[in-house]
Amino acid sequence: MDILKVLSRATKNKRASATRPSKFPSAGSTETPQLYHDATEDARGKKRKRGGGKTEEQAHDGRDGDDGHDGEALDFFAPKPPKTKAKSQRPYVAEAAQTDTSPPARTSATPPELLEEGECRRILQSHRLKVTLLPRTNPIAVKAKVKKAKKNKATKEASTKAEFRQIFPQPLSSFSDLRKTYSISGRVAENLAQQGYQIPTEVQMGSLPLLLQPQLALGKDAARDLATSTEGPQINLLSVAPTGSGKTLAFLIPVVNQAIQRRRKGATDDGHSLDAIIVAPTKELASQIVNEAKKLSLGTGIRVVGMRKGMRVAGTQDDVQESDREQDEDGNDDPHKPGRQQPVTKADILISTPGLLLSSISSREENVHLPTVRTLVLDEADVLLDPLFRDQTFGIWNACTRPELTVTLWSATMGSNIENLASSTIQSRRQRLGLKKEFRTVRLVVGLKDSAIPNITHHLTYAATEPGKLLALRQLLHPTAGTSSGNQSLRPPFLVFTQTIPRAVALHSELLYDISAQAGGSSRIAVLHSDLSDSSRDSVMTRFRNGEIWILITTDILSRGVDFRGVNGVVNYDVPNSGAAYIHRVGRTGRAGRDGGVAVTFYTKEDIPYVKNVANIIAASEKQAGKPPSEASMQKWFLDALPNPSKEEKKQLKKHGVEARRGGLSKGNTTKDKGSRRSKMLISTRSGYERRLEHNRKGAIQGSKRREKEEMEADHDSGKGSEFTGFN
Ligand SMILES: Nc1ncnc2c1ncn2[C@@H]1O[C@H](COP(=O)(O)OP(=O)(O)OP(=O)(O)O)[C@@H](O)[C@H]1O
Repeated sequence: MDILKVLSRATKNKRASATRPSKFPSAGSTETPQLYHDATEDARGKKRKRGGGKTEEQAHDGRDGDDGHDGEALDFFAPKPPKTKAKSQRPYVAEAAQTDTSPPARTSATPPELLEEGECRRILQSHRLKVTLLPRTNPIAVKAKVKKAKKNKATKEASTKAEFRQIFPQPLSSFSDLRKTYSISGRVAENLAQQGYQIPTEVQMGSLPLLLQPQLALGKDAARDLATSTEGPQINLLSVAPTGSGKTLAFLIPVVNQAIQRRRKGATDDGHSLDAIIVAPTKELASQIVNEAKKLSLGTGIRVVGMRKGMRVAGTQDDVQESDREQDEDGNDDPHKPGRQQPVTKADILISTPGLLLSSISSREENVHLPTVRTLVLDEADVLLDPLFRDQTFGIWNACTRPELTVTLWSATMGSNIENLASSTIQSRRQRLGLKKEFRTVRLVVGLKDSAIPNITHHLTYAATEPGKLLALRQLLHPTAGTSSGNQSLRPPFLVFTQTIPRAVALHSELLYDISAQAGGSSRIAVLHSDLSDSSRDSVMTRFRNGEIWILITTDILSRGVDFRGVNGVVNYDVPNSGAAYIHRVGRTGRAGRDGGVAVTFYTKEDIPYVKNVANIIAASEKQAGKPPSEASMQKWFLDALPNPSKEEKKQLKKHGVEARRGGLSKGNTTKDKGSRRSKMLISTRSGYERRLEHNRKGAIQGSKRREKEEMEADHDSGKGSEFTGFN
């Protein structure tokens, strides 16, 4: 069924459909997951082509074959092939599954094949990767010292460079090198091959060698001053890479590989001891990471656990033994058995939101320490270190008492304040624990820092008023309902972001009957926010991933990290609270290098003071994409005309959103402040359909009253009403 035909049955505007882009993220094909793959000579002197020289079929999705997690890439518009046929269409996967395609690991006797430094430098630059070794001392102090001591600009730059040293580590050119050069577990290499990963994305190119074998990646000279743990030299990493660029895999591969190595060495009797903690800000993101980690560690014996309410974490060795006792006595570890305390959960890798984990480890009589944890991963680190989550994150960080803890921080946006906070926390932890050894911190930046992905199209649309936004959204929903302005169209599935939960709920009710019954009606549109129960949230997520829901209205809860691979577009129904929020929201489309994603942002008169941030980000993204200034949607005159919000305004916006929109719900016709600026910003809680029905009903009542009155008047005029008809 072609949803566009169904959605636009009432209208036939060919012009509008002609403006639709021919490629969509939901079409599922992309030549390469890399965003910056400028033509360059590769290490062996061959030209590297976009797609890595793979055949068209193999290049599908940047991977080869089945991804294993949510089935095939979402294509809502193609007829679904029968299951057996789908299998036969992917012979490559079947083969990969049957045979161990992973090359043998390098033995210590074989020297690794490494690139010359000049070659590394060229490849890193052509992929816009910048790697910096951060100073040993607190970076804030270094910056202050440099600023104070050197007046001369050139010397100032020179001393900054000496402290923040740019380095050129080995890049990862293909996933097969993970085994050949960096000796990762054969099982992990197989799992990667089965999921079809072949060409690493930029963040994987830059971070994997550094995290797997820093000494090899940096070369002996540069690695000389790295501190060494029992596992060899280690580093902490701050990684800033675009949305949808594969950061999850970049932090999971080293974590899973490290846990396997520890199990091999038999650190505990049954091999399970908490080795790594991954923290993510939302439940949805945490459970997505659990899925990815489980796929990667399939068949390795590694236990990946997603934190749940009431779960007790095995921290100390005593906990591990207690857990063994509990399980032995009962013969099983049923946590739901009445009258018994939750058993201590044993895991190699634990994935959690900060609140859940902290409440678990601080609810015991004594705070639990987690001395076995060797790696702490903070995904969406800038949010986790934001005041909202900061105390919880530091609580977990402090509970990881192992001296040789390595920390990796990941996000598409990381301001220098967050970077400084992370670096100074690493430094102060070292001093607090009196550690002599120090793991250096490396910063990896992919592309332009804090910018939106260049492979999507942005539209900043002036809708003047709230009703104007609703009208504009309906225009997107019914793309062929033509307008004289050659309006853009948005093909489902897409996400709609609002500022608050009440507004998301209200917008959902408003649009509930906008999709025709033939196309699935109200079941195609859903709302997801944090006031819903966990099971409702899970169900909406699953139905959206399966393609049953086409339009998902939500709040910023889904703006970070969540990977819906085939999302064609994002609508910012309400202007985002910050530049970072914009980058993350629009990053839900155009994942893994897919072209054709569209991001539409509506703004009203009330938003004008705040849209400059968004406009600047769009301008930078278009510049990165190589759009000539004449074709850019953000023209200079427009950017100049927009007011610059003050620091205080930005702070308030980030905290509370646009003031006038904070309420969110219209209480019908009886709002006290009817006609006020605030009431004009409200969304009705009833659907357009229900309001039309109500309107018709009122009209009918009024009409019938009018007719009755007219008849009475007519009777009165004709003298009919005064005729005496007798006492009976
Ligand atoms: N090397 C690769 N080749 C092809 N696809 C990849 C590769 N690495 C990751 N992907 C896919 O890219 C998508 C996005 O990955 P991921 O969710 O890790 O992005 P991210 O960088 O964490 O994004 P965000 O900043 O939004 O959290 C996923 O569907 C993942 O399977």
